[in-house]
Amino acid sequence: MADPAAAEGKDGEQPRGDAEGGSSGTARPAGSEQQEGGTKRKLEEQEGEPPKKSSETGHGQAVAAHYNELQEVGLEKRSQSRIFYLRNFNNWTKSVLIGEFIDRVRRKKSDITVLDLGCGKGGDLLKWKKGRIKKIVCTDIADISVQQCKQRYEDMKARCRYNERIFDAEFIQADSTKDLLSSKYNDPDMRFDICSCQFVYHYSFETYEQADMMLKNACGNLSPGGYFIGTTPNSFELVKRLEASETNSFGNDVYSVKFEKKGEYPLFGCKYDFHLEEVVDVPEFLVYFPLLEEMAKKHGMKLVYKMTFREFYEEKVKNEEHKMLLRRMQALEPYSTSDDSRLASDKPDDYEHAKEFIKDGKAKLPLGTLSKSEWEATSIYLVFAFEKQL
Ligand SMILES: C[S@@+](CC[C@H](N)C(=O)[O-])C[C@H]1O[C@@H](n2cnc3c(N)ncnc32)[C@H](O)[C@@H]1O
Repeated sequence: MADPAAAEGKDGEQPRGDAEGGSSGTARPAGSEQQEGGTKRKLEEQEGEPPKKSSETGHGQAVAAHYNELQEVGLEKRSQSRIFYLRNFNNWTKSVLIGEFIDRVRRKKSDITVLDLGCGKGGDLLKWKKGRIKKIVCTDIADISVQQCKQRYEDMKARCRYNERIFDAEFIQADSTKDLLSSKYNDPDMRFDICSCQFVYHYSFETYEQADMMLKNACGNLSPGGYFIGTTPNSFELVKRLEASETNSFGNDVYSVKFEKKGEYPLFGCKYDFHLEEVVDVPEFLVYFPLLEEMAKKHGMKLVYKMTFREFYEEKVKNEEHKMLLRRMQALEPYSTSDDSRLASDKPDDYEHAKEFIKDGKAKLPLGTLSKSEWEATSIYLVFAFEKQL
């Protein structure tokens, strides 16, 4: 998606000086309830044209050009962004997911190797450093992003204190929907414990061949017991919102989604334009999750879980450490009734849910929340994890 992740050009876990994290309580905006259903499509393989080289296709080029052009934004500018908390919230979700699967692997072994598929500018490097992994391969279709990711790694390495350990890293520019990554690794026998694919997999659903190639790249070199984890838009949610709209599009002041038409949702190549505040549009493709699950079986993968961002948040926030991380990452906006002028959104309706939550006076202020517009944007997504079978 056009950088929902928030993570393009940011680590998210940057130290913050202030103490007003505001997540003493948390309130989730109403109005974006998610239920699976509605979109039941026939599960059948769709054969497309033989894959073309990435350089021959307009879509791969457009995606690469879009992400190459995205500017790295400094901390100060980022903090003024209308979607500052949304970006941080998405980044928190990735941090918790990555942390969980590092912990799962670490119970079995200490030297952890990772494939970051669609690494972008390296927004997750710090998470891998915190996870004390041994080695990472970072790959992306956008060459400038890969260069920036490499530079970021070099800078991190240069900042390491004496005796501080940092993982080894390898950087590869490739279209993972067309190129076989295993032929590009320094070590042809490379095995990974985790493949992380954050806000990327949906670009592959243009054709069956592309989706399958990305899966092969994600899962083909995983060790038995290894994990394929990621975040991607939830097709049920997208179609539900589309069907509820009177036009071919929906959204709010922060995000918008525009489909070519309503009522027909092919399994592959079901294109929509996604626009997120401050980010140029990139076409994406609907990922029908039950189909991904079936296709993943072919690559020896079994679903560990699939959760909407809302379900993931509600589950993970029960853990004190994750709750503290929400605060440290400023993943929720501190809301109190005293000063509305400092809020990210100037639409009073955007905080109705928070007002409702605190009206009996029992909640501790400030309350951690997201504006309704930001919540509607982030609640499109889901988190998934697959495990490679023995
Ligand atoms: C929203 S960004 C996410 C970046 C990073 N994973 C993160 O969470 O910060 C999507 C990334 O997917 C990459 N991408 C899109 N299509 C790709 C493809 N076919 N092969 C490899 N990377 C691709 C883009 O270049 C972009 O860097």
